[in-house]
Order: sequence, then C-alpha cells, then structure tokens
Amino acid sequence: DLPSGWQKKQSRSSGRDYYLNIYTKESQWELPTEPAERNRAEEVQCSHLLVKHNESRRPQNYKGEKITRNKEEALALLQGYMTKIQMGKASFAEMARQYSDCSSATKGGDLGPFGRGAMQKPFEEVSFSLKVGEMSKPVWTDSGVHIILRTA
Ligand SMILES: N=C(N)NCCC[C@H](NC(=O)[C@@H]1CCC/C1=C/[C@H](COP(=O)(O)O)NC=O)C(N)=O
Repeated sequence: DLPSGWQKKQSRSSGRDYYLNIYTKESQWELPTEPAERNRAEEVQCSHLLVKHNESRRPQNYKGEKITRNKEEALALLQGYMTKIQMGKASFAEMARQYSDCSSATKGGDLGPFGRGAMQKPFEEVSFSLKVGEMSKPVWTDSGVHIILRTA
C-alpha cells in the first residue's frame, strides 16, 4: 500500500491514475515510494515556521495580533520564506524568529524533541519522514501552513 499521507486519484482529464499527498498537497504520476530513511525513531526534533490564515484554529499570532490573511496569501508568504532559506539568504531559525506566527518563533522555531502523538497528524507524519537536516515542503494543519526543518 501507499506511504502515509498519499492517496491514489484518477485524473478527470485523462482518466489516468495519479497520487496526491494529503499533507503537502503535492501530486505526481509515479507511484510514491516510502522515504528510504523512513524514520522509525521514537522521537524527532524539529523547528517550524508557521504562517497562519483566517481559517486557522487560533487566528492570532503569539503577539496576540489577529490574523486576517487568507490561505492563498499565507502559502504565498511561506513560499517566499522557503526560497530565501533555500537560496541561503537567511537561516531557517532567523526566518522563523522573524516571521513564524507560533510562539516557538522566540526559539527560532524550535519545538524541542517530540514523539508520535504530540503534534497534529499531518505535522507528525512529515516530521518523521524527514532526514535530519532536511526541510519539508509546505504542510497544512489546523494551525495554518508550515515548513518543517528536522534538526535531530
Ligand atoms: N509539544 C510541544 N512542543 N508543544 C505542544 C504542541 C501541541 C500541538 N501543536 C501542534 O500540533 C501545532 C502544529 C505543529 C506545531 C504546533 C504548534 C502550535 C501552532 O499554533 P496554534 O494553532 O496552537 O495556535 N502552537 C503550539 O502548540 C497540538 N497537538 O496541537
């Protein structure tokens, strides 16, 4: 069966089967394979940069400011941050500190070590599938949209 988070879909236009990851919303034609280093570790440590939107479960940031942006605007912002990090213009921690809507921003996004069951499922699944040092694609939870960096 498929690695966690992946679902088989049928293309409306061509009728061909394709695969959709319900956590990152990415889609692909080829059968998704389990990440080689699929992590069976009991605990991982991750940092994250969270951009909330007006449908977030708590639409305010840790400074108490109300979040009014919509999902589309939140994703566009997050993609901009990802690009800056990927181009080495700023570190993940600096960007999380400056832009994350989660209180972990004060710690450069660090959430500390956590095991399964601590975080919302989409966040947990992607966190446990990352290699140490790897950054995720955008991940959607009830909190908003995140990028995750596995640090241990
Ligand atoms: N164990 C640690 N370090 N803290 C407890 C985390 C509780 C956990 N939190 C989450 O799953 C969201 C998504 C991933 C990170 C996270 C952080 C949220 C995001 O902000 P919010 O939507 O809450 O306003 N802020 C704090 O909890 C949960 N089961 O709700």
